[in-house]
Amino acid sequence: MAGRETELAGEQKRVDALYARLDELRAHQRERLREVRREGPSGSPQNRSERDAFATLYEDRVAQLEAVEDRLAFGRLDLDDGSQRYIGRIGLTDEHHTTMLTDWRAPAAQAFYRATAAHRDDVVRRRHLVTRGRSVTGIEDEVLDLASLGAGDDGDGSAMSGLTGEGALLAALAAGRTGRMGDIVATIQAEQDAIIRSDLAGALVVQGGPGTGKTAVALHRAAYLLYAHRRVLERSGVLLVGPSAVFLRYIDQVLPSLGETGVVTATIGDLYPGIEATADEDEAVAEVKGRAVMAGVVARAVRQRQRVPAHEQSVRVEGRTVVITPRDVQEAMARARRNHRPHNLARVTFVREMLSRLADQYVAQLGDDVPSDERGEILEELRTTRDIRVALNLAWMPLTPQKLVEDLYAKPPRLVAAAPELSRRDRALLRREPGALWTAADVPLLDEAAELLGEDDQAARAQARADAERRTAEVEYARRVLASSGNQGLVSAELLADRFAATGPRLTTAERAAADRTWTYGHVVVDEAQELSAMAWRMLLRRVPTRSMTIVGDVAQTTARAGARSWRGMLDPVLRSSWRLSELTVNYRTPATVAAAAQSVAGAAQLPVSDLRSARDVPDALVVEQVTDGGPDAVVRAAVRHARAAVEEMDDVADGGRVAVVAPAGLVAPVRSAIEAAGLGAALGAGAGAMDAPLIVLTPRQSKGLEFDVVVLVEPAAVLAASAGDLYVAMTRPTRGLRVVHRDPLPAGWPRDAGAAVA
Ligand SMILES: Nc1ncnc2c1ncn2[C@@H]1O[C@H](COP(=O)(O)OP(=O)(O)OP(=O)(O)O)[C@@H](O)[C@H]1O
Repeated sequence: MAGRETELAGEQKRVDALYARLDELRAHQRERLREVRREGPSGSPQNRSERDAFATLYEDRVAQLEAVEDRLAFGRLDLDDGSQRYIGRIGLTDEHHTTMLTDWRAPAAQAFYRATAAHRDDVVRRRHLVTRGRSVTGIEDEVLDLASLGAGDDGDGSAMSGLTGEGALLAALAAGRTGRMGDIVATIQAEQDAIIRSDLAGALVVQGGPGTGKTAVALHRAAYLLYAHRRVLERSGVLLVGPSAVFLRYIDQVLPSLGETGVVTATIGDLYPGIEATADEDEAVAEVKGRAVMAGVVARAVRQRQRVPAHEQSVRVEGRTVVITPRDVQEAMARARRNHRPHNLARVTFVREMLSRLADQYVAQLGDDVPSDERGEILEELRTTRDIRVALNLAWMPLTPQKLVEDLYAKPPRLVAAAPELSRRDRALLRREPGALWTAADVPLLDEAAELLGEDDQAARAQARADAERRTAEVEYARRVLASSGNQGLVSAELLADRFAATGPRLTTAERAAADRTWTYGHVVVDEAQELSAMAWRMLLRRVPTRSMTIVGDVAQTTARAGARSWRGMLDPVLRSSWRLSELTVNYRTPATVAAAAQSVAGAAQLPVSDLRSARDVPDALVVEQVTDGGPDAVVRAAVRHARAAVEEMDDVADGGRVAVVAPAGLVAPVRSAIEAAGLGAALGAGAGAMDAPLIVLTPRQSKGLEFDVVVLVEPAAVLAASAGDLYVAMTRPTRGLRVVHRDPLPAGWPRDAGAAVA
C-alpha cells in the first residue's frame, strides 16, 4: 500500500509540473494578447490587419490551451532504456525545449495504444493515470516485459484478452452519459488505433456493429489526420458528414476537446449552399430519388432542354427577314457540344453560332461589303429581337438546377420523357407541386443538375484568378511576418494569411468551404455511411476528388430504403474497387446481455450482422414487461412508469445520466403527452437541445448514432414491422439498461431467457 501511495505521490508531482507548464503557457499567450490589444487601433491599415490577425491567433491558442485542462496527461510508457514518456492531450516542452508531454497523435505515442506483451516496441510498462481535476486518483499498470514478472501472471488481468488499460476503460464505459459525446483519447484500443492512424490516401471503410466506437474512431482519426497532415488539410479543409442535426450536436464537443476546431460538419441535406432542405419526406419517395438511375434521368432532362425545332421560323428584323432553320440549329448545337462544357456554358457558344448564321443571312440581303463594326451592330440587333430570343431559348433554355428539378417533379410529361426507366408508380411518387420545400433527398439531385448545367462562370473564373494571385502574395507576407516575430511553428503561414483582414472580414478555410458548392476537401469523413443513397455518394465524391475518405457505418443498421445493404454493392459502382475495409469487433457501449438479444433478433430478421464481442455486462441490464390488459393505452402507461423509474435512478449517477423512450413513430406523440400528464414534462427535452435534457422521446430512426444510460423501448414488434434495421438500432442505444414494454408478441429471435420479466 505504501508503495502505491509513493507511486501516486510521484505521479502527482509530475502532473503538477505539467499543469504548471500549461498555466505558464496560457499566461504567456494571454500576455501577448494583452500587448497586441494594448497597441490600440492606430497605425496603417496593414499594421492594423496584422495586429488583428495576431490577436485572433493568440485568442485561438488560449482557447486551445484552455480546452485541454481535463485529463491533460493520461499515460506513461516506461521504456527499455530506463526512460519514461508521458502521453497527453497535447505536446508540451519545457523552456529548454525538452519534451515533458507527448501528444497522443505523435508517432512516439503510438506504443501507448498498440504495444502488447508479444510486440512490446521497447515498452517495459504501460501506465494509465486516472485523474480528477488536477489530482491523480489512480494508476493502473500493465507490465509488457513478462520476463520481469512471476509465472502465470499475464501482467494485464483483463477479463477479455486484447483490451488495454481495462480499469480505465471500464470506468469510462460505466460513466453516466451527459447527452454529449466525449473523447476516448485515454483508452483508445489497439484495433481502433490502427484505423485512426491509417494512411490519409484512399477511401477507408470501417464496418462495425453498434457501439464498437465507429463515431469515436472517425472523430479521433480526423484529429489525427489534421495533426499529421496539417499543411495539406488546413488549406483544403476536412468535411464530416453525419445523419442529423441532433447527431452533429451530440458530437460537436469531441474535436474541440482534441484541440481541433476547423472541421466543417454537415448532413447530406446541408451540402448545397443556399438550399435549406427542411421538409420531411416519405421513405418511398426518398428511395426513388436516391437511385443511381436518377443521374441518367437528370442528364436526360438537361439534354431535353436542347431541342431542334420541327419547322423553320421566319423573323422580321429591321425590315428584313431571317430564317431560323432546324438544320442551322442542329449544326450550332453540334458545335456547342463539342467542348463538353455544361449546358449553360455551352449555350453561350450555341447562341453565338446561331446569331452569326442569322447575321450572315442578314448581311447577304444588304448586298454590299459590311464593315465589321456594322456587323457588330447587326448581331446586337438580332440578339435583342424578341422572337429570336424566344426561339433560341426554346432551342437551348438557360436553366437553374432548382428550375430543372422542380419541372421534373411538377410536369409529368417532362418526367415521362426524362425517366422512361421509372415505373408509373415511381413517377407518381415523385410528383410534387412547384414551390414546395426541398427535402434532403432533393439535394443530391440539385447537385447533379448543377454539375450538368454549370453557371456562366467567366466572371467567377476571373475573380478566382485574382483571388489566387492575392492569396499567394498574402501567404508570402504571412511567412515573412512569422519569421520576423519568432512565431514559426505556432501556426502555418496559410492560416495566418486567412486571418489577415486587409479587405474586410476574411473567412476561415472552414467558412469558405461550407459556403462553396464546388469546394473540394482534403479529406471527408462520413458517419452512419450506410444510410447514404447512390445519388448522395455521387454528390459527396465530387467534394473529394482525391477520394481521401473515412467511411464508417454498419450495413446491419441501415434504415433508409435508399441506403446500403452491402458496402460492395453501394461503393463499387462509385469508387470501383479502390477502397479498403477495416472492421471493429468489440462493443463498448451496450451491456453484453442486451447486445446478445439485439444480435439474435437482428440475425432472425436476416440482417447482415457483424461479429461482436462485448467489453462488459451489467446486472439486470434487460427487463421485459408484457402488458396483458388495460386497453391500448396500457403500453404507453407502462413506458411512462419505466421512464420515471429510470430518471429517478439517474439521480444517483455521477456526472449525468440520460434516459430515452424509443417508440414507433405513431406512439411518440401519445408517449410524450402521457409523460407530461404524469408530471415528468420538466425533464423532457425538445428541439435542437433535446439531448441535453434528462429524458427524451424518439423514434428509432432519430436515435441513430446516439446513446443513453437507459432506453425504454416500446412495442419492438411494431418497430420491426417498419424496419428490422430500426429495431437493431433502437435495442443497441443503452449503456446500462434496456427496458422493453409490449403487448404484441416479442419479435422472432428474442432469446427466451433474456431479460428479467416483469409481470
Ligand atoms: N476505446 C474506448 N474507450 C472508451 N470508450 C469507448 C472506446 N471506444 C468506444 N467507446 C465508447 O463506446 C460508445 C460507443 O461508441 P460510438 O458511438 O463511437 O460507437 P458506434 O460504433 O459509432 O455505434 P453505433 O453504430 O451504434 O452508432 C461511446 O460512448 C464511446 O465513447
